[in-house]
Amino acid sequence: ETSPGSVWPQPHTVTASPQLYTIDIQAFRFEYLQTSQRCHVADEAFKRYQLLISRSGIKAKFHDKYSTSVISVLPVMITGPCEDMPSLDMKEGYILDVGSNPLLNASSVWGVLRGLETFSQMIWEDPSGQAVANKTHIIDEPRYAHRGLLLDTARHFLPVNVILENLEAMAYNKFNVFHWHIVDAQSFPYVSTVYPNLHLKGSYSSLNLVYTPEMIAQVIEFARLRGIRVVPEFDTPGHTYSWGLGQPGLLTTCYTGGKPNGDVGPINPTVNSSYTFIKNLFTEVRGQFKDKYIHLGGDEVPFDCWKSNPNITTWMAAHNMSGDYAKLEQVYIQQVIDITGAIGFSYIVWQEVIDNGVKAKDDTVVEVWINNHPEVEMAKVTALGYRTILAAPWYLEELTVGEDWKKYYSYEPTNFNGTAQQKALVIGGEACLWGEYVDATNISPRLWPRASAVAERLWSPETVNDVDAATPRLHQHRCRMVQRGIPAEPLHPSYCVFDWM
Ligand SMILES: CC(=O)N[C@H]1NC[C@H](CO)[C@H](O)[C@@H]1O
Repeated sequence: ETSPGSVWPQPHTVTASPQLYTIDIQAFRFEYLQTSQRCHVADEAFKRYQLLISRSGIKAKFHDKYSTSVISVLPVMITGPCEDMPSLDMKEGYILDVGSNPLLNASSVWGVLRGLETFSQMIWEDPSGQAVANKTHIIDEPRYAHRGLLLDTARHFLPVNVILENLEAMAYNKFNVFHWHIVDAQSFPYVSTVYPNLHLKGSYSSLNLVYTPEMIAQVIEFARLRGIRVVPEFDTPGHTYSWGLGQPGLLTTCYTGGKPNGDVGPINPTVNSSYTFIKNLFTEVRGQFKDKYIHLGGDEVPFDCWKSNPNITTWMAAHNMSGDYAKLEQVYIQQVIDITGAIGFSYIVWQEVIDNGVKAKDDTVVEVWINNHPEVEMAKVTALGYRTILAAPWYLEELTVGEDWKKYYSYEPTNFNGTAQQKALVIGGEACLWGEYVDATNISPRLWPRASAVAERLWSPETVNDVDAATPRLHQHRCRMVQRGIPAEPLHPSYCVFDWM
C-alpha cells in the first residue's frame, strides 16, 4: 500500500510517528534475543513471515544498507516457557517497537505470532518505491479470548487445502478458534475407525469427500502453528440424519397411525445403545482432537418424531415425564454431557440446551446464535453464570446487497442488561459461515473481508467502533489479503494499488 500500513484488527495501544524506517524486505530476518526462549512455534513463524515480507509486492529499490534508518532484523524476546498447543487461556499480548531499537517482546509464542502479523502489516511502499514502516510503539492484547470462525463441512464438503487457506486468512485477522462443524444431517464426512460405516454410508462419497485421521491431524497441526484452536462440533440429538445411515437403530423411528412411516428423527434418547455409541465415538474424538473443548451442538431438536413413537411414549410415562419433550431432550443432553465430561472434554453447547433447562457443568460455554433479540439471551445465560460466546449477529451466510460488514462491525457484544460480572462472562464470539450454499468455489470471497469486521470487534477495544474510520483501513486490509492470495471480495467501488489480475 502507499499509505502508512494500517494494522487490522486495530491494536490496543499504538503510538506512531511520521519518522520512517526503510525495511530491507529482500533479506528481512527475525532473530531471538540472547536471553529469549527458543520455541518451535516461533521458529516456524519466523520462516512464514520472512517469506511473506519478501513477497509483499513492494518493488523495493536499492537503498543504503548501512544507513541507520534501515531495519533488516527484528529481535524477538519470549519471556515465558514455550507452549505447544493454543488454548482458551493462552496469552496473546505483545509489545512491538519499530525504531532505532526494534523489538518484539511477548510472554508466549502466541503473542509472538500476533506481533509478527502486526509487524508484517506495518510495512508499506513509499512514493519512491521503498519498503518503509513508521516509527511505532505498540502495546497490544485481545479484548476477547475466544475469537472463532465456524465452517460447515457437512452441507458441502470442503477440501483440506481450502480449510488450510482459510486458517491462513484467520491468522491474518488474529482469529484463534476454528469451530469445525464437521458433520450434520446432510453428510457425515468424518472417518471414524471405531464406526467406519458412519462415513461409508453417511458421507456424500466415501472415496473422496471424507476427512481421514491423517487429514484431521494435518488441519490441527496447521492451525496449531498459527495459534488457532480446532474445536470439533458433533451436533446431536438433532441434525443427525446421516448418522442413521451408518448406525442403524440410532435414530428414532417415526410413526403414523401407530405404524412406522419410514421416516427417522433425532437420536433415540430412551435406549442405552444410543449412549454407548456416543461414548465410543466421543472417546475416539478425544484421542484425535487436542483442544480441551468439544462442541456438542444441541440446536433445533424437533419433537414430532419423538411424539409419534409409542415406545418413547411408554418410556416417558415410566419416567414420569409424559408429554414433556423438553424434559426428554434434557435427559438426553444431560447424559451426553456427563459422558463427555467423563472422557475428559469440556464443552460448548448451542443456547437451546440451556433454554431447555439442562443443568450443565459450570465450565460449560454457551453459544448464543438465535438472532431474535440476542441481547435478551445474553442477559439470561450470563445471569445463570455460564461463560458465553456470541454468534447471533454474525451469520455470514445471510447475504444482503452492499456493505453488511458495517452491521457486523457495529454490534457490541456487551450491549445487554447485566452486571459487570455478567459482562465478564462473555469470553468472545464467532463468525459463522453455514454451508448450505457455500463450497470451495465461493467460501473465501464470502468470508473475507466480512469476517474481518468480526475479527476487529472481538480483538480491539470496545471504543474502536467507528465504521467511517474503519472503512479505509478495511479496504487496505482487503487488498492486503488479496495480495497474499486470499480472494477476498471488494467492499465498495475502488481499486487496490497493485494490479492483481
Ligand atoms: C446453530 C444453528 O445455526 N443451527 C442451524 N441454523 C441455521 C443455519 C443456517 O443459517 C444452519 O442450518 C445451522 O445448522
